[in-house]
Amino acid sequence: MIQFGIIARNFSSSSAVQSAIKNVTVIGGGLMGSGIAQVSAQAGQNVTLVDVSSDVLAKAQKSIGTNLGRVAKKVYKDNPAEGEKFVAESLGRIKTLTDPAEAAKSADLVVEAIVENMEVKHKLFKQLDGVAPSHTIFASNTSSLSINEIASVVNRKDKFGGLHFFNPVPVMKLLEVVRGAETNDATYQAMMSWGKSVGKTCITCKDTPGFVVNRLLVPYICEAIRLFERGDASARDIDIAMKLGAGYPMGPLELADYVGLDTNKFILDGWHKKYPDQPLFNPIPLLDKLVSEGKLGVKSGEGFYKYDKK
Ligand SMILES: CCCCCCCCCCCCCC(=O)CC(=O)SCCNC(=O)CCNC(=O)[C@H](O)C(C)(C)COP(=O)(O)OP(=O)(O)OC[C@H]1O[C@@H](n2cnc3c(N)ncnc32)[C@H](O)[C@@H]1OP(=O)(O)O
Ligand SMILES: NC(=O)C1=CN([C@@H]2O[C@H](COP(=O)(O)OP(=O)(O)OC[C@H]3O[C@@H](n4cnc5c(N)ncnc54)[C@H](O)[C@@H]3O)[C@@H](O)[C@H]2O)C=CC1
Repeated sequence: MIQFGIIARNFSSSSAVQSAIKNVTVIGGGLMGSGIAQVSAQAGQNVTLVDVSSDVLAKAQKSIGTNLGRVAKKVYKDNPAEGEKFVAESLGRIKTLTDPAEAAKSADLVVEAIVENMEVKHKLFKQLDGVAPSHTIFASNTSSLSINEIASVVNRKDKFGGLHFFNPVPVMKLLEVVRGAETNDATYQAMMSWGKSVGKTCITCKDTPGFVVNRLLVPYICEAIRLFERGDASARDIDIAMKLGAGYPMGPLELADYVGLDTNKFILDGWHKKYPDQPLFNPIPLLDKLVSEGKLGVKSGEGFYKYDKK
């Protein structure tokens, strides 16, 4: 029934890996949560996808169906009937709920992908800690917040870590597995095995700002914006330079638009507040201006570039 071997060969640098975790609850059905639910379901996991909004859940199911279709087209290009079966079976493994507490009761692993706000994450994890079975591992997909700080409200700090995926989740092969100060070995090993079982190449990092990728990406994107702001080169030329000169799939300003300029600003402001002496994290007037004008990148139709609104 499970086409896991085929999927793993196509989406991972490792061969099929088994994980003791079978029941995953993904909380937050937006951009990242829907992708995490998709890769979990296509690897054979039972997934409960939770969002406070049933509209978001309906949208997530639709986009997961579309994206599974893209996977099936590639993996089963010579066997469309198998491809359809793969899509239907993967979708069949995802159930949706609007109550996080209910969803946590049967979870081996909870992956949180809700808004990037410490208070909201604290409220959620406090609630889940009271209802999830004692063996359940909690993980956050946060981009920029501290795992230790998120974990500070739960009793199971030894069973808490970071699982940081990349956008678009079904395509990006990396998973950063973040060990908090109190994450125990069993939790860390379980997170690593689970990450591999959903087809990702896992790296390990400590709970430091931005982990590995965003700690490098944030200054890189910031410097690109400052270069453009000073008028040293056009947006197009900055992006062409990094694509053709450094081999990146997207230029830094395209990537800033893709991630969302509001998200970029939110991360930068948070780090500036926390590390005021670090000049790399100083505010960027052009970024502030674009966000205040509602120019948020791809999602709003304009950022450094203009886009067709979907
Ligand atoms: C600005 C101030 C300072 C702050 C800066 C802060 C920045 C960093 C903080 C970010 C915060 C949050 C982000 C985070 O935590 C971490 C991230 O996620 S960073 C972003 C990482 N992602 C990237 O870098 C993306 C780079 N781009 C690409 O890899 C490609 O451009 C992309 C795959 C997005 C699109 O490829 P392209 O060739 O342009 O388009 P196609 O549409 O043809 O797609 C190619 C290929 O992939 C398949 N595909 C695409 N999307 C999906 C999907 N969702 N599901 C399944 N498959 C998908 C598509 O079908 C194509 O397949 P083919 O077989 O090749 O046809
Ligand atoms: N957007 C990106 O490129 C990346 C984002 N992340 C991180 O992933 C997390 C989610 O980001 P996105 O998916 O982009 O956000 P999003 O805005 O697309 O989705 C967040 C979802 O969480 C839901 N939500 C909010 N509070 C909730 C609650 N208490 N219970 C259940 N659902 C709730 C919202 O309704 C929304 O649908 C954030 O922590 C972000 O930093 C990590 C990697 C990449």
